[in-house]
Amino acid sequence: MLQGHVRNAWLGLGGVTALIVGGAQAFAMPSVFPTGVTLHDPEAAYQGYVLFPGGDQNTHLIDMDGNEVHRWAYRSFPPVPLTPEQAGGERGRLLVQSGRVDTPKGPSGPGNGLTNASIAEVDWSGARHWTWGTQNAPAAQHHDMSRLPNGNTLLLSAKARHLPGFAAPEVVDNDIVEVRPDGSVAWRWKASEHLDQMGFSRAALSRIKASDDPDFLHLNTVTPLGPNQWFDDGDARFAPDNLMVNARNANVAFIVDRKTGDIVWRLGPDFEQTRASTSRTLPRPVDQLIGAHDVHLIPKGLPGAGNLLIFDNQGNAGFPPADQSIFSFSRVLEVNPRTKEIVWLYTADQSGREAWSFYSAFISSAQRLPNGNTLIDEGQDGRLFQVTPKGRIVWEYVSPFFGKSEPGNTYVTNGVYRAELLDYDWAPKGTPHASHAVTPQCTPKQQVLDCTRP
Ligand SMILES: O=[N+]([O-])c1ccc(OS(=O)(=O)O)cc1
Repeated sequence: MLQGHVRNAWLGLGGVTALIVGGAQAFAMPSVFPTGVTLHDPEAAYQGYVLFPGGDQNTHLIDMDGNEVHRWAYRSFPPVPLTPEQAGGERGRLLVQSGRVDTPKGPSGPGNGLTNASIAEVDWSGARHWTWGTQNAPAAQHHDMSRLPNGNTLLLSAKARHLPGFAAPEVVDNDIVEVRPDGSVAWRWKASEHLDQMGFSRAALSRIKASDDPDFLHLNTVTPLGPNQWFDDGDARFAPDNLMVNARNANVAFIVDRKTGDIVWRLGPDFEQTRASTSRTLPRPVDQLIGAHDVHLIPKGLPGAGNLLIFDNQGNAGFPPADQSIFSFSRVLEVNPRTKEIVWLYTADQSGREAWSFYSAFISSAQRLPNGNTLIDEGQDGRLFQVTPKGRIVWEYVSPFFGKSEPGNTYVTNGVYRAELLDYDWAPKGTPHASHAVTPQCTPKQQVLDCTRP
């Protein structure tokens, strides 16, 4: 019997497709599992569209029912939605990637940027209004970019370089580049020139230089801090145009001062408390981050404004690799950047599940929403979900968009690099949106969260 309350949820993999019978919860990776919306409490979930890059190399906009309301035939890493103010009054414009390098040079690898030729600003129809980067002078954009208040574009750009003292003949350096609308470079910051400010011990620096991983830092976040109370209270390190940067492979996040280029604040690479814990005793000092993503200050006006939101993957990273417990679990942490204490966290434990049931070793993101909920992208399995401050899951969706993340791959993935909730008025007028409750059934065959909660 088909259950009408499950909307746009399909079982599918490898060509097998069937409508879900009842609700089901996707935690791990069975060979057949539900996609689409599996759970939705419209009263408790913050409502809007969700924008994300699919495993199929398209960029998707879905509504709360999981309907795809729009698609751009571009990769994005990540998609950057522009406001009408940033886009000449138009709704629905994005920054995306717009071309691959035909024959990438240097130590290119998954996600390190050397395969990206160009980025573009595209409108709702997909027409390009601005591009930067060519086959001969690739943008090599990866992991992050943004449109700045002055109209310039900020991006992370990979550069294959020989660095003195490094064992590998060529490594992937990470440049932060600010590009003017005319394509000229207004500002450039080279990560390799600031290694001595990243807090590495002498032993760690030796390991970094001896590493055979050319992508030794793997920067994956660069974002302006934006207006915040720390700067308003007189702390110049938090100047709104300073940049929050995260080095995934080195377990350190830091602030770059835009005037001097110096690193003026950092979290990691060494932590007062080692080994990540799920403890809900708060506040407490930040314990070991491993391979984190999407490190950013919660914008003014949102609950927790000024605190850092961090998707702490607990992947595999560090020099030497950071210690993990017997199993890995991811966490989303809210951290006061002045005290470096955890003030809120989410692990699966908060949803009444084993901590390891929420895990993504790489990619992934978190976004604080206006009602205090947090949208989480458990990236490697393409699972997007909203949690309340207490950890109740009030919306959950598994991406049905499978594809090869690299042309040569023999396998497909529905992984989602980053997800962002957008208010309905971001899209052009008349764009539809639907929102219905999805209540998983409590049957012996379908063990879902609320059936097992006390
Ligand atoms: O395989 N990828 O597509 C891939 C790998 C690593 C990666 O970097 S990370 O910092 O986002 O984990 C991004 C994409």
